[in-house]
Amino acid sequence: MTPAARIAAAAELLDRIGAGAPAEKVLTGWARGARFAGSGDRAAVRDLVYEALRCWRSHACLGGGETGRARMIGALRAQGINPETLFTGVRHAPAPLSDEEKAAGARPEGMDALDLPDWLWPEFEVSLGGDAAGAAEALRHRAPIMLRACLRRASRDEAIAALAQDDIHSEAHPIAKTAIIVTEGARRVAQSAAFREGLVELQDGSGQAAMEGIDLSGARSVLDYCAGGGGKALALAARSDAQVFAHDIDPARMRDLPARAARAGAAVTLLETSDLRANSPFSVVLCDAPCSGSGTWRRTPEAKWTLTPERLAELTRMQSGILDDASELVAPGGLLVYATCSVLAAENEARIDDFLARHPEWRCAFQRRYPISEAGDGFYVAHLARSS
Ligand SMILES: C[S@@+](CC[C@H](N)C(=O)[O-])C[C@H]1O[C@@H](n2cnc3c(N)ncnc32)[C@H](O)[C@@H]1O
Repeated sequence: MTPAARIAAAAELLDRIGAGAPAEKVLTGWARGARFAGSGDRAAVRDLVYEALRCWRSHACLGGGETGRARMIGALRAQGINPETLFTGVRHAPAPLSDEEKAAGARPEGMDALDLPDWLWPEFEVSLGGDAAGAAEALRHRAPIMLRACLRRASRDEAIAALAQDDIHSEAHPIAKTAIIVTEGARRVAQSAAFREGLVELQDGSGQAAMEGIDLSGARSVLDYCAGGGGKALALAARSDAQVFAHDIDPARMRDLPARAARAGAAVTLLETSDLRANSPFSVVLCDAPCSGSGTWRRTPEAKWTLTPERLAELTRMQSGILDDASELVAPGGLLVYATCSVLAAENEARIDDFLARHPEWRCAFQRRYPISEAGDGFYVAHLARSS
């Protein structure tokens, strides 16, 4: 496909997404049907669609309309490219711009420029103060591809050398002792020998740093209470000889965890909800709670536009419930670690304040918010210590 044909395809897909179809479903359906599209074309169209989702308002403004076509015109203008050079109507290129389209389009301002829904700005300001605009701006750009070196398999330098064998360029990153940033060849990581042999796992830099910051010295048992795919449980198992358990209310989410643990040379025991009590108390319980994901919206930009105040309130209730339930599993003198990949105070500091107000035998020993950066997603972690 030519660059112009990719733009035409992306414009059509954006119309379907704009009408309410989930982006992943639209992209997968298109890729299945588009026999003429090679893997490079599919990746390029996906990139165009995701960029448009990250910059939904600003590109519509620049393009002078809410259609996929207008958004693609806006995307080109945002890069300083005259859309008329690609909208030629030749072969599979989009039709030439009409006079109205040439005249339409304005410089985005306010929330249009920040690419945030209006209702979220006060939440960003309350949560991030002077960093709010910077965070919104960061969410308009692509996320880095970060790997965690699995130190039970190889050192970070050995993992980097192994990636290079598959022509994947990467560098150590100071955000965590295990962090590797991929600078070229990111799409080849999942097929690389380094990945297959368990030398690296895909894991964001902030999450790695947050797991590295948990004091596991003297811990006999660690529970990842909201384990999902188990990335955090694996990071903890990599740096401790404590027995590591993983649990999720939806056990199907942990289905790949045994294979991932075997690949990384780590031992993780899965627990059903009904087995938690019998195996408690745990020295450390991690709650990587379900959240808005606002710190990761570079990767899942659709979520930025679909979150509602009602859903946010529902999430905060769920987070408080999880903290209450998980706290009962912590041994006296033990640690409850609460984490989210959100930058919103309602899901972070406010949840901790609410918990401490209701549980006087606990204190907050540490908390940190990781910014949306060139190495990591927005992330929050709090260490709650239970009195002995
Ligand atoms: C943010 S994800 C966890 C991501 C995971 N820690 C990782 O590193 O890949 C949150 C998880 O919490 C689970 N969850 C939701 N409600 C829960 C509850 N009440 N108890 C335990 N897990 C819950 C969800 O099924 C989801 O897998």
